Amino acid sequence: MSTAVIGAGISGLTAAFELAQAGEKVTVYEANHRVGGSLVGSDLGGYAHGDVGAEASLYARPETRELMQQLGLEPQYPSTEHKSQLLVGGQLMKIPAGTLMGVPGRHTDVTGVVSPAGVERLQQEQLNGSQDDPSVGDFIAQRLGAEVVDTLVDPLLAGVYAGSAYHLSLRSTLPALETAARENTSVLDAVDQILASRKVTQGANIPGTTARPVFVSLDGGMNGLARALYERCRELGVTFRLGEKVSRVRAGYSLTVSGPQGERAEVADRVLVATPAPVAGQLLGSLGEDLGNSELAGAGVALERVETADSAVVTAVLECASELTGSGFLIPPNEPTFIKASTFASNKWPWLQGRIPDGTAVVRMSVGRYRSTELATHTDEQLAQKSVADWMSITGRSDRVLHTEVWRHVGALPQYQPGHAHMVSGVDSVVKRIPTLGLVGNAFEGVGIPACINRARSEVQRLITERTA
Ligand SMILES: CC1=C(CCC(=O)O)c2cc3nc(cc4[nH]c(cc5[nH]c(cc1n2)c(C)c5CCC(=O)O)c(CCC(=O)O)c4C)C(CCC(=O)O)=C3C
Repeated sequence: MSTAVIGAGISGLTAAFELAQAGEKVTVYEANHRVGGSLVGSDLGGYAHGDVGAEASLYARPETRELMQQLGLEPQYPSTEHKSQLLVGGQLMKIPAGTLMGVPGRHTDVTGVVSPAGVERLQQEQLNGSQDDPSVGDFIAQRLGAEVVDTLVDPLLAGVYAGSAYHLSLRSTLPALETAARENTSVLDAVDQILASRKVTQGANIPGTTARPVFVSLDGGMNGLARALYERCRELGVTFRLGEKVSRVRAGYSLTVSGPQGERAEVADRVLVATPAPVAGQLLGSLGEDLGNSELAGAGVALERVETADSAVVTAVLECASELTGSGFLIPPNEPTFIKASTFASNKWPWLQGRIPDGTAVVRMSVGRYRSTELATHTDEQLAQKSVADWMSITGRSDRVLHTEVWRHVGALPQYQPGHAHMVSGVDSVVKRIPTLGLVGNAFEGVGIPACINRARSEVQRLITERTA
């Protein structure tokens, strides 16, 4: 039985790997001329091979670690010496420890970051009736005041979704607080309990240390995970068609593929869609129409409506006049800066520090979030130049720039808006009734790498089980 996988990001690569391991015949179509999607490597001007795309995966979830182990890749952990910061009123400060995605459990944990008036407001939590899937921003602002949202919750959420708290669903992005919304109970109490229970349940430690890492990566960067998957897939006989875009899927299945030689039709027994949600929506929509399956056509329309955020990462190699401290910073939307976040990659990752010359540093700066216009109005050169100037002014430094490069992540992060979970369960109930159609990616069960791996594995499992059933 042959499977066409459409899209070669982490989701499509994982799915192809799982299918090939089960002995299935697989062809992967990828519109770009490279595999990896958001996982992008670069030689950083010859200084070191590293990431210009996603640069870490969560450690707490097992999927990324398991896949690394399966592929024989050795995990790398962040430095425990450097901490993340937050820009408040033009000043960099430590991110308060006792919060859940910026939502505090106790007012004393955010004093100094939130103004005295803001602290007073959050002590007077206002219960506001039962709510069904509000936005995080609306819900927390009503309960604890808008300042907590603007200063803490919004930048931390943006550090995951490149989105705005006022457009992201509480159910999908902060499910631990959903009960407090539905049952109209205290958020402060809920956060306090969650954080207290976390302190007791200690997870696995980095070998030889007592700290539990937040992130995991690879020597050479997270892009190495995509490269290793690609190589293993090829060894297992998977065919890759790079630079070939699937524009339509018809019953049968017949795929309309456009590549350098023009348009042609290809056939497959199964189709697994692994593209960003809006593209998946077009493909499922056209298939639904062809099959006369109006529910599938409707699922396609729903997926086409998923909004995504564009952002760019500017990566710079600097010659440091003095020591750089910290692992990076996040910036609330109301701060008048050009960049929205920065990661001090060589401080965060000992493997990278060990590969660049003494006295240099690798720094990443993010530009653009949901609904922002900087990417459309600036060339790469302008993005790099303005970002570096802004970074120097925020940090008060004047390091010499040895190299910069810009990677644009167009439509990379889907926005889990209010109603998202409901939409996904509707789409899934339609797709999962078709035993030869799979749907994977970052729009369904989480945006991170572990969630993408998990979704890809479970969809492949369903397809294989349904064949033998
Ligand atoms: C797009 C994007 C930006 C740019 C943002 C923009 O400019 O808009 C960014 C920046 C940053 N993100 C940062 C910190 C964190 N990011 C996290 C988690 C995640 N980020 C993601 C993406 C992004 N990250 C994703 C897809 C996840 C979820 C992983 C999963 O769910 O599988 C978590 C774990 C949260 C948890 O505990 O769940 C932390 C602590 C810091 C601080 C400094 C540092 O330490 O580098 C910075 C500059």
